[in-house]
This record gives sequence, structure tokens and C-alpha cells, in this order.
Amino acid sequence: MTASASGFVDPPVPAWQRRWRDLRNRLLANGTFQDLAARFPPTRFVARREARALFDLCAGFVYSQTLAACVELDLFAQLAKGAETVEHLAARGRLAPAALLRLARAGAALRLLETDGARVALGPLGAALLANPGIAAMVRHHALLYRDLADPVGLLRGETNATLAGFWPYEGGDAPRADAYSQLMAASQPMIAAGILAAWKFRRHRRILDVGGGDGRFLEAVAARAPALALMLFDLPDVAALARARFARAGLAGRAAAWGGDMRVDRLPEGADIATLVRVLHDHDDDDAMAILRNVRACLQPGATLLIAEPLAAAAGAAPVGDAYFGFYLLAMGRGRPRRAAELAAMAERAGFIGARQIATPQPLLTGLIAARAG
Ligand SMILES: CC(C)=CCC/C(C)=C/CC/C(C)=C/C=C/C(C)=C/C=C/C=C(C)/C=C/C=C(C)/C=C/C=C(C)/C=C/CC(C)(C)O
Ligand SMILES: C[S@@+](CC[C@H](N)C(=O)[O-])C[C@H]1O[C@@H](n2cnc3c(N)ncnc32)[C@H](O)[C@@H]1O
Repeated sequence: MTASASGFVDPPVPAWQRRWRDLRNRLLANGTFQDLAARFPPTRFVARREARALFDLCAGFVYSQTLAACVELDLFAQLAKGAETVEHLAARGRLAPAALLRLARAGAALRLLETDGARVALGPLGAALLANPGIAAMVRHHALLYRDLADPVGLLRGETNATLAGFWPYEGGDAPRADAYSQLMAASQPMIAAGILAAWKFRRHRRILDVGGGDGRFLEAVAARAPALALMLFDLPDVAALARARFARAGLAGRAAAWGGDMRVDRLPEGADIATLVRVLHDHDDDDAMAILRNVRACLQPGATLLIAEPLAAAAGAAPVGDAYFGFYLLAMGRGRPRRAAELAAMAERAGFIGARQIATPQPLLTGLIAARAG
């Protein structure tokens, strides 16, 4: 592994791969080669696939906004029970029928919807979205992210006053905003919890401490799977108060407790045999992430388990999610970075954990999982 000036760690590229990359790039950047490849039957398929991939990158924002329009008009929920006529959907959305049909055709091209021109039904991706209401919440939330990304170079230069940073006011205490971001996290948490619960058996533990546990949505899901487990949560004071309210509503007050404070410096509650950091470390720059890991280690007995769950950089089959999506998301948020599994494992070991290893999850696109033991 080699560390660059920015602190990012990349495996070295072998010399033969660098030579092949240079040759490939010289060919691909040559217009005559492209013309020939597009006409020559054996390479035509690849040429079309690459052109389509590049077009999709050019048009990605338009596709995202097609999805945003469907979500804003609540089309997926309206179609949950079956197809509806273009006229009916147009009237509900206060659109001209021709405008609704334009959206339906765009949605059909993106597999979100299906239409025969008179009626509109869910497409396979629209149907999948219905099962995960957190996706629609994220699509709505992206209005903030895309505003900040209107000038991506300005954002990279640190010249943009990013609105997303104001959505996540970790410093300073702001109860209404903590409520807003905790609602967004709670809406998307079931997708994350499902992956973690499929990959790790919580029944074998006695007491869990969820650090940066938000409003307790993750612990509520764990509690249903492990009925004997005692539940502890630590988060900023305004958020810990939301967790207490959720535990009371869910009838968990007898087995759950929440503490408020700063997880980087304040003493964490002791006695857990498993501590979890779910979508927490990537929000923080390296010094703070190390402070959190050391603080978690300090509250655990040797042998206790640490689970880190977050989208990983360079995840097999999901590389753009970590490095492109979360790379820019966290830049707009003003701190943190996506990390590779090996980086997180090395950081956990520097903080006093041993045996750090990656655990497979059913949807690496949504969350990666690292397990380690307190040394
Ligand atoms: C039935 C027939 C005929 C065939 C079946 C064929 C078959 C088996 C098909 C598979 C169907 C299937 C199981 C589909 C499943 C689809 C799923 C699970 C889709 C899930 C999609 C999830 C998405 C799009 C998630 C998006 C999440 C986002 C954008 C999350 C953003 C998170 C943010 C911004 C977090 C911020 C936290 C912070 C601040 C960084 O810490
Ligand atoms: C992205 S959210 C994840 C919440 C939850 N784990 C989930 O996955 O839904 C990060 C959480 O860390 C909390 N947090 C951020 N900085 C903190 C700090 N210094 N001390 C305690 N909690 C903090 C936030 O309040 C928030 O609830």
C-alpha cells in the first residue's frame, strides 16, 4: 500500500498494468480507431457499450431528476395497487396529460415505470423502490446535494458555501436540525439494518452499545432479532433524547438507555460486549475517526466485539457508491471521507482492536461491514 499526500491509501499498480493502460488509452482516444471499432462486428458491441456508458455519465443528472419528478408526484405509491390512466395521474399531479405522458415515457426508458401511452404502471425499479421508503427520502434530500454540486470544481476548491453542511450541524447543538437529519437517517436505516442483521448474529451477545446511534432505529431493529439483548445508545444530547422517546414508544424503555455527549472525548457507557459504529466513521476526518475508535476501545473489555458498518470505498461491484457518491457527498457535508475496508481495519488496529476483518453483506452497495475484537 502507498499513502498519498491526501492520506488516501491505494494498492500499487504493477508495471505491466500501467503499460497496458497507456496503450489502451492511446487507442481509445483515437477517432479513427473508434470509427473502425464501431464498424467491425467483433468490437461493435464493446464500442456501443462504452458509448452508452459515457452518455449515461453525461445524462445522469437528467435521469436523477426524472426519478425526482416521479417521487415528488408520488407516482410510485399511486401505482402500488396497479396501473392508472394518464388522465387520472395528470389530474392528480396538476399536469397536462401530454406532460405526464412525457414523464411516463422517460420513466419507462429508465425502468421506473411502464406505459402503453394510455395507462401507466410500475416498472421493475419503481416497484423495488416501493419496498424501501428510505430511497424516496434520499431522492428528496438530494435537492440539497445537487444544489451544492452545481459548481463541482468550486466545491473541490472549497469556494462553495455548501448548504449540505448546514443540514448536518454536529457541532454546536441545534435540536430542530438534529431532528431533521435523524428523521432522514431513521427513514433509510431499515435498508442498512437488514444488511447488518443478515451478516451478524446479535443473539450471541448480552449488551450492545450503538455509538452515534441516531434516534435508535437500528437498535430497535436489533432488539426485534435478539430479545434478550440489553441496549445502550450514545449520541449528541439532542439526538439521544429522540432515541429515548423512540425506545419508550416501542416499549423498549425497560431494556434500553441512551446517553448524550461527544463520542470523541466524553466517557462512553461501559459493560457492552459489542459496540457498533453504523454510518459514523465516514462522517469524520482521520483524527476524529481515530479519537472515536480509541474512545470506543476504552469502554470495552478485552474480547468485546467492534462492528463498523458503512459504505466502503472500492467495494467490489459498488465502487462508484463509495468513491464517487459518498466522496462528493461528504465533501459537501464539510468533513469525512469514504474509506477502504483495509483502511478501516488498520485504523481499528491502531486504536487497540485485533483481528479486524471484512464480513460479507447481502448488498455491499448499501453497507460494508468490518468486525474486530478489543485487544
Ligand atoms: C419477479 C421476477 C419476474 C423476477 C425477479 C428477478 C429478481 C430476483 C430481481 C431482484 C429484485 C430485487 C430483490 C431488487 C432489489 C432491489 C434493491 C434492494 C434496491 C435497493 C436500492 C437502494 C438504493 C437505491 C439506495 C439508495 C441510498 C442512498 C442514496 C443513500 C444515501 C445515504 C446518505 C446520503 C447517507 C448519509 C449519511 C452520512 C451523513 C454520509 O453519514
Ligand atoms: C450519519 S448519522 C448515523 C446515525 C445512525 N447510526 C444510522 O445509521 O442511522 C451519524 C450520527 O452520529 C452522531 N454524531 C455526530 N458527531 C457526534 C459526536 N461528536 N458525538 C456523538 N454523536 C455524534 C450524529 O448525531 C448522528 O446521529
